[in-house]
Amino acid sequence: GHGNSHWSYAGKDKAEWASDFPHCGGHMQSPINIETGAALFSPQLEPILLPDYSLPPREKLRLQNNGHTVVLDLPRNLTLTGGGFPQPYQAAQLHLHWGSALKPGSEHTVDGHRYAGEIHVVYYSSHFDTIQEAQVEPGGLAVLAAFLQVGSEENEPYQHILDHLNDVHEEGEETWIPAFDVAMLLPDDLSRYFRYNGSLTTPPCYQTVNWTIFNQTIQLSPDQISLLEDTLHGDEDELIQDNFRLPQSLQGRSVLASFP
Ligand SMILES: NS(=O)(=O)c1c(F)c(F)c(SCCc2ccc(C(=O)O)cc2)c(F)c1NC1CCCCCCC1
Ligand SMILES: [Zn+2]
Repeated sequence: GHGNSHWSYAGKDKAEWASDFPHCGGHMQSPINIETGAALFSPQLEPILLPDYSLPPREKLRLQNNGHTVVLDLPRNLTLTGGGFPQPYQAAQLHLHWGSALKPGSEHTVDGHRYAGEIHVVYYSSHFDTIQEAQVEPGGLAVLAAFLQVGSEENEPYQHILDHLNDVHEEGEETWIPAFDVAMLLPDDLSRYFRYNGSLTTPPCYQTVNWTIFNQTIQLSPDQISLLEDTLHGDEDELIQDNFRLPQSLQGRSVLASFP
């Protein structure tokens, strides 16, 4: 786990976390509410490039329940470029945030709207050898985020993960799943996104994350969303639900948009 004191989403207001993890009380925290009308159009924000994400299916990827979310470890040779980044980033892991039957659970909101869920693909700057070194340096981390919405169609790429949730329903459990093209978990349109500087949305809340939030959303079927909400257990065998942090104030930061 992280740090010696245990945190939970129950104490999700800043005061709780900040007492044990000082960065959580900082001025560049995530998530935020994105006010689309206030976003600044920045033409230098080129499309995100995810070259060669297809992996041989004989390769296995580790899926784990860390008590707060489900995490898929990614090969570090998957690279993130374009996007106006000063240097390439290497993949580390992806994980999800979700709500519960009655409530949506995205971390970021758009004009006050909370979506059913949110995927985060976490990368670290190629200037560093490990994510541990990168995560404490400004710009050391980049997270690609996309909103999950309830739609009518089943989302096949997401089944690669959802098919294995039962194997990791207890905290600490892990399983190995056949590798697949994880770029399929992100929207088709990687040219339209919001960009701002923020933090990890979990303790230790390091303020080292370059956030990219795609404008195009991802549709999952109601059954797929329900499976995510009703399968994973964390502390004291409680269901992991509503694993999102409340929006943090911008404190003078600007949100940029790659589109007008
Ligand atoms: N939205 S986010 O990216 O801030 C994020 C969350 F909101 C998260 F909630 C999480 S999971 C909670 C943090 C955690 C707990 C246990 C372990 C472990 O036992 O290995 C690892 C991590 C989580 F893992 C992440 N992402 C991680 C943050 C941990 C440190 C940086 C490494 C990868 C990104
Ligand atoms: Zn996250």
